[in-house]
Amino acid sequence: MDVPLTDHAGSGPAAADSAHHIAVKVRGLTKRYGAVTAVNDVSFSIRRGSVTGLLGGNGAGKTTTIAMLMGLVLPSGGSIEVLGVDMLRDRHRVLHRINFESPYVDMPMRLTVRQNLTVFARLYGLDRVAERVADIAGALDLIHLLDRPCGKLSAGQKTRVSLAKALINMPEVLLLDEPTASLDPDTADWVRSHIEDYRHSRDATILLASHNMPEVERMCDRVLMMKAGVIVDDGAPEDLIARYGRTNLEDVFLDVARGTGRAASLVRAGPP
Ligand SMILES: Nc1ncnc2c1ncn2[C@@H]1O[C@H](COP(=O)(O)OP(=O)(O)OP(=O)(O)O)[C@@H](O)[C@H]1O
Repeated sequence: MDVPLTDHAGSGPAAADSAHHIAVKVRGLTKRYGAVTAVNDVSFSIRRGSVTGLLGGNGAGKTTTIAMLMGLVLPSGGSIEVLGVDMLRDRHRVLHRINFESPYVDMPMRLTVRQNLTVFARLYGLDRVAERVADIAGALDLIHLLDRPCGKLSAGQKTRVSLAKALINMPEVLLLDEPTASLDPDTADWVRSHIEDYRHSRDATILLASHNMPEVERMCDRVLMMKAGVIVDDGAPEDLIARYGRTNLEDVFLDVARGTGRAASLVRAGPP
């Protein structure tokens, strides 16, 4: 390896930051499903107020990582701290400050958009629930859909409702799994702008899994590249592009996925 990897375990310059500046700290995170190791000894820290992209091919372990961060999947090993709280021991202390969006998690189909958002607002213990539901529906252009059952929405409309659910509690840490999947280019662009505005207005920390490379280049300060359950590279999009001698992140992604170009010498071969 001729260029050292950025330290995603946090023992480099990031470790000099006080814990206060770190929103998410993951150490040795592992998930095994029988013979399949979906996530293999992964360590990284995420700075408060940043947007971090989680990239990797199908089956790389992105969704499993996000599901473990949220407490939806129990790790086989390792530790997760979110906003300074041990998620495996005390997650009830911090869940109200986190939220997530995933196309893989459906909302109850028979409930209307309003009923779904109301249930989630109550689960988060929000005050003035009707007002909050109206606000978020207005912000995400859902007012005309409020009384429709979620099961009768188009894929793109469901994605916007999921995002409304993800923002209902104004989370400090937002985990997004392919937030613009199934959106038309115009709506996707609009949703990205909404997420960026939200990030800036609340100084929110965002972890974004995406297969859309222009989206990641536009939105992310930093990218973690996963392959076969391992983080194989880590850096700002422009630094990765320069390091791999490419002109865009899509070509970097292809090099990493195929082990071609500079990836042949730059990425870690896999777990030790
Ligand atoms: N519940 C499960 N039982 C068994 N294997 C699983 C389970 N969930 C995920 N896996 C396996 O773990 C690996 C990682 O899956 P994961 O969904 O995290 O990948 P991903 O990076 O999100 O992929 P994609 O881009 O396709 O969504 C895959 O090999 C997958 O088949």
